[in-house]
Amino acid sequence: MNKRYDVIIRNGFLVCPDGVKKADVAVCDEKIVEIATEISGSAKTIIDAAGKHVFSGVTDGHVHFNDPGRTEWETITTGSSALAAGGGIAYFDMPLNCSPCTLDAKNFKAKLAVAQKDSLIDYGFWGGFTPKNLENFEELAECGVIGFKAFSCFSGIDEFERADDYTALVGMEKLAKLGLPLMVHCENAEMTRDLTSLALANNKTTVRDYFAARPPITEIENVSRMISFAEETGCKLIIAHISTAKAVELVTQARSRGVDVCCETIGHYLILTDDDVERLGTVAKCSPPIRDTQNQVKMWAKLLNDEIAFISSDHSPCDPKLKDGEFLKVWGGISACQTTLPAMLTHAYHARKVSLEGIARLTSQNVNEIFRIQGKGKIAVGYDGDFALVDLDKKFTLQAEDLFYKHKVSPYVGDSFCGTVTQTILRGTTVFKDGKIVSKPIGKHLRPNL
Ligand SMILES: NC(=O)N[C@H]1NC(=O)NC1=O
Ligand SMILES: [Zn+2]
Ligand SMILES: [Zn+2]
Repeated sequence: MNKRYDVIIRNGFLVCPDGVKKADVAVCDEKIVEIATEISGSAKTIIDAAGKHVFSGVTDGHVHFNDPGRTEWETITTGSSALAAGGGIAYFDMPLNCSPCTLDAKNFKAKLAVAQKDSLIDYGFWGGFTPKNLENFEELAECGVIGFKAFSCFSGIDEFERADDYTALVGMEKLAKLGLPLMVHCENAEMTRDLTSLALANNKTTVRDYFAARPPITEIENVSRMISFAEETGCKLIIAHISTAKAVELVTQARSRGVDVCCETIGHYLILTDDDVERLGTVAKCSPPIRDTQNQVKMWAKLLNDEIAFISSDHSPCDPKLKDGEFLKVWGGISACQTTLPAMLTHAYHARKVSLEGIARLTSQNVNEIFRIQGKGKIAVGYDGDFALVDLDKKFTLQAEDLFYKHKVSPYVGDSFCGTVTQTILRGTTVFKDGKIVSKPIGKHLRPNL
């Protein structure tokens, strides 16, 4: 019997959960149906992946695509295209900086309508967790949010209020019942607010003044506070973009006594240092700020020791005009969703010998498992036919014009990478190939399987 498939990818090195295998993989009706050393039979599409490594594609758990409402910063079209160009097959969009923020079912549906029309790749949505919408958590859960997002400090967006301790506690009790996780941007509100006001009052607005206004203790204190609330309520807690090794240690200690907490970090905390930010300027401003080399060395050790659950981009772009000014005053947020996988191949695989399956776990498998997205996140029979084809040894220097972002800015422009994404395939359909977006928007909404 000559079997007929939709797609066969031949001769690639498949990055599977249990290691790298030279094998063929076949897709029918959007799902992986066979993995074998040599698949006989024919297919509508045959892809020769000789010399390439085949990943399950990036699921970016943390992006701000700003659509609808702040489309002059980024859009679902440009953001999802950029992700696809970096090997992305799915993302979870934050409840801010779109406008209106995703604080109720009505606004969720408005964003869903844009994504259904425009998203090149699959998507899930975070619901907002603020003092103003505690009553809406149930309706957001029914809409299918993958989790909720709170800020302990000022979020940068007036209409997305920070969660005070009362809100954090009561909201976590609700989420524990709903069975959905809370991700918190952990920086102590009073410390960051008062240190920032004092700096401004004294006209101290340089990059170093900014670092001094958000020292490591602001994160460490708030991580410890949020862990106490999670321990008390039983709410599943995810620390957003953790930046200090000491805070990671707190998460690890809490996990070892049974608290359901884990942490995400972002490429820039592993790749850039405070000195780089000083050199690069406001393009590399984010909060929490990028820390010193000593901390970064410890962060890598934590990563290698499996103490960090996943790596996202926290892609948080803005109109470039908002980056023009004194460091302390300009928008905090870095554009990075296109480069996560090449950056990890360069800095984790080539430079530090992190295994390829380890990189696949950090950028795909763990994210889908934590958020209970069924059928995504690994190359295995029954899973979606999602793939990123990568030439591991192909170097490139990032040029602004390579970026698919609305605004062609990134702290990594001019940097060299080793590891090039040559093709991205979503449920059997090629969406990106050789530098170009080649499909219409075909993204589907992902809901958690509760
Ligand atoms: N509102 C928003 O996107 N904030 C993000 N930017 C940043 O640098 N850190 C964040 O949490
Ligand atoms: Zn944040
Ligand atoms: Zn963010």
